[in-house]
This record gives sequence, structure tokens and C-alpha cells, in this order.
Amino acid sequence: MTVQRTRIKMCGFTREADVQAAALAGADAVGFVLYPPSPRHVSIERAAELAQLLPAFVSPVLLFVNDSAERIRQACAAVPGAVLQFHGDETPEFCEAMSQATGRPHLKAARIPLTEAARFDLVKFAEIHQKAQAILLDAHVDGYGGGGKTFNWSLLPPSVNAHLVLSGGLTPANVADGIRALRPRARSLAVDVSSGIEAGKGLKDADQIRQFVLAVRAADNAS
Ligand SMILES: O=C(O)c1ccccc1NCC(=O)[C@H](O)[C@H](O)COP(=O)(O)O
Repeated sequence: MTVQRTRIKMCGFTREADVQAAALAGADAVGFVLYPPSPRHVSIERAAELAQLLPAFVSPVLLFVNDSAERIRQACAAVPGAVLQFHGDETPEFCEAMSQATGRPHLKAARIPLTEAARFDLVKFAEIHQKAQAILLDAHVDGYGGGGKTFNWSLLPPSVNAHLVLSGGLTPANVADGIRALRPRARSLAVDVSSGIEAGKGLKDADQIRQFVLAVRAADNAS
């Protein structure tokens, strides 16, 4: 029997020890929020420092919200190998142009209404963002993201022709349910977490990090 392995992105890191804890626990990607209004914001220089701690095969992810092409290029030059995550209102054309200009793949966030997920045309969104490496499904919250809230997973379309990343309010306690709800709908599924592994905004908790990875592995092994 083939066990599908759910890849794990953890986001919003600001401290060295937390980045090391995430990599040690088994995160496949570690995200840095380059959006100044976020309480998890880090500068390009700080993201570069933290990304240097990542071992082989753990990808840095640079998160932008409606940022400029110039600053995205600067960030890519400072953080080799980073994946781009566009979490604002970026058009498919802008996202594709930035991937072309930097040679980096990108994730595009879809911000799903908390209680009316069916109102969001995810099939169409995935079609117009078909050049994205994956579509990250986040809850639509004030401040663009990192809200610690789930949306109603059951209201999503039964099938989406895209690699999906489930995000928004995931915790060690609910991530298995999220995997079970989303895996049948996607070409492949990964999960993303920020608030659910924190002691405070941008301050990650090593034990919650470990618990989150264990919960994902248990869900994979049970599938
Ligand atoms: O994390 C933030 O502060 C943030 C701010 C503005 C835009 C996006 C942001 N985070 C993006 C992420 O990828 C988060 O991991 C995602 O929104 C899930 O966050 P959470 O619900 O706290 O797990």
C-alpha cells in the first residue's frame, strides 16, 4: 500500500531556534513574511540570515502581499532557492512575470470566505493561476493572512485540477481532519501552518511544531 506523504510548510518565522526546530521536526518548507504590517514581518536581510540555517531539502519561502517587482527581485537575490508566495491581490500575469524574472516557482494564495467557501470559484481561480506551483487555500481574514481561522473545508469543490496547500487555522488537533477533507479534492496536498504552532505572533513553540508534524504523519499512515 502506498502511503501518500503530506508535505509541510511552516510560516512566519523570526527566530533562529524556531527555524532550527521546524527543520529538525520535519518541515519541508519554512516561510518568512516580508509584509511589513504583519506582526511576523522580517526584513529581506533577516530572512536571508534565517534561511541560511536551513539544511538541504528544506525550502525557504518568501511571502509577499502586493509588493513591487523590484523588492521581489531584491529578496530573491538575497535568499537563494526561495519559493515565492503571493498572498495578496496579485494577477496571474504578475505572478508569472515574477517567476520568469527570478527563475523561482510561486505559490498563489486563494483567500476563502470563512463561512461561504462555496461562493469562491476555486476551479476558475486554479485555472487562471495554472502557472502557480500550487494554490494555497487560506481563510479570508483581515490583514491578508496569518489569522488562525479555518474556513469550511466541506464547501470546496469535490475536484480541483491543481496541487493544493491547505492553510488557515490548522493545528496539531485539526490537521488530520483537514488532510482527510482535502486530499480527495486535489492533485496533491500539502499543509501550511503559522498560528497553530505559536506561543505568540512570530514566536513558534517547538513542542507544538513537533506535535503538528506527528499529527500529519499519523494522518498519512492512517490513509
Ligand atoms: O502570517 C502572517 O502574519 C501573514 C500576514 C499577511 C499575509 C499572509 C500571512 N501569512 C501567510 C501564511 O502563509 C500563513 O501561514 C497562513 O495565512 C496561515 O496562517 P494561520 O491561519 O495563522 O496558520
